Amino acid sequence: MTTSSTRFGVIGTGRITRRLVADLQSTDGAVVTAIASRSRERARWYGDQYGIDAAVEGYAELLKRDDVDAVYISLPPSMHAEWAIAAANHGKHVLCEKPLTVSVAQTRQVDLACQAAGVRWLDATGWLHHDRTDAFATWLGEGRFGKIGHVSAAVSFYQPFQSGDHRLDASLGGGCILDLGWYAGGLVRFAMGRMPAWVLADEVILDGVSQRLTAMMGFDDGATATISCGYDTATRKWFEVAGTESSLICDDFTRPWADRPARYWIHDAAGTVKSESFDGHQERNMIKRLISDEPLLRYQQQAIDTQAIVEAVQASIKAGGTKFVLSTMTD
Ligand SMILES: NC(=O)C1=CN([C@@H]2O[C@H](COP(=O)(O)OP(=O)(O)OC[C@H]3O[C@@H](n4cnc5c(N)ncnc54)[C@H](OP(=O)(O)O)[C@@H]3O)[C@@H](O)[C@H]2O)C=CC1
Ligand SMILES: O=C1CO[C@H](CO)[C@@H](O)[C@@H]1O
Repeated sequence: MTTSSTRFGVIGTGRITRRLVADLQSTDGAVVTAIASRSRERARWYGDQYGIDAAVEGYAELLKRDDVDAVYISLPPSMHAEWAIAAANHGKHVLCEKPLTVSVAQTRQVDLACQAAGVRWLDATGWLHHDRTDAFATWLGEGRFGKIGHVSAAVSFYQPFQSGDHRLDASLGGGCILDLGWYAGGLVRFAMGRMPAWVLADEVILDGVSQRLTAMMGFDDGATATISCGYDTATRKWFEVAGTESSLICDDFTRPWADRPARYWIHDAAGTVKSESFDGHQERNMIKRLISDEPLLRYQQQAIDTQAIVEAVQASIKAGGTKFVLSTMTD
């Protein structure tokens, strides 16, 4: 991308912003030069807290700045596409929080806008960038599991939300399907290396948004997958890959538990259990990747496909919990 430090402008001052600003500031080759909020006071407060020089009122103002090469967007999901596209149109590289957008059509528009502007983009799905995930990808590539027959993933946490949380507002892209289904559906796509042929899903709605999601998926070769997500059970972030030769279990794939190294357990057909653990910092890896010259296509395709899986889940639910065949998807 550049030989000197990449200067990030941050759009939004929410909960996740705190962590990502610290990650940006502690990544070699990245600096944070500006932060924008709807409110000048909040931007100023935030800038003072985190040592960011420019505090800007209004997201559009930040995009006009010459001291910003790339943006980190941490807004509610329904606003991601608008600001990612605007950033691209101003020639800024884009790191956008997950879910990338709220539809496949919007995601394609983001991708096209970035391509047209010649800027790089990634969604901020940190687990994809952990050293552990690189090892998992190698094992998948080597066929270490034999033929994969089933993948399952579960991501949940127990509310309460703070009042006004975007997760409880459908118009802001709230609900657990986009929020947590993004992780579980993305994991299935990553482990299988291809898209499911069909998806069958159901949800529990409370306060106007999905509180719980259960979905089954099928692949052309007969393999299956299940995902379970929700705001009504305590924290889960596990997945299992079951193959003819071995299975792999990971109990913290979205983010390693705070006090433990990232790990996996592999069980082979003879009943041997092997555990492996990994160092590394997924967000710093992600940021380094964005500001490098490394091709990003496989991460971008993963995001586009994840968005399509989430949309297929929504389509199945809309059709009364019947099988949605992905080849009928129009976008
Ligand atoms: N990668 C990860 O591990 C995580 C990712 N996320 C993702 O990050 C994004 C933001 O989540 P989170 O930080 O929890 O969100 P918050 O609700 O805490 O913050 C969102 C920010 O967006 C701005 N905003 C603009 N318009 C609105 C609006 N109408 N309602 C609410 N906020 C608005 C606000 O900043 P201001 O008023 O200053 O303009 C607000 O602080 C989501 O897409 C979420 O899925 C969240 C947590 C973890
Ligand atoms: O991405 C995220 C990380 O996980 C949280 C749950 O623990 C989500 O709500 C959040 O949006």
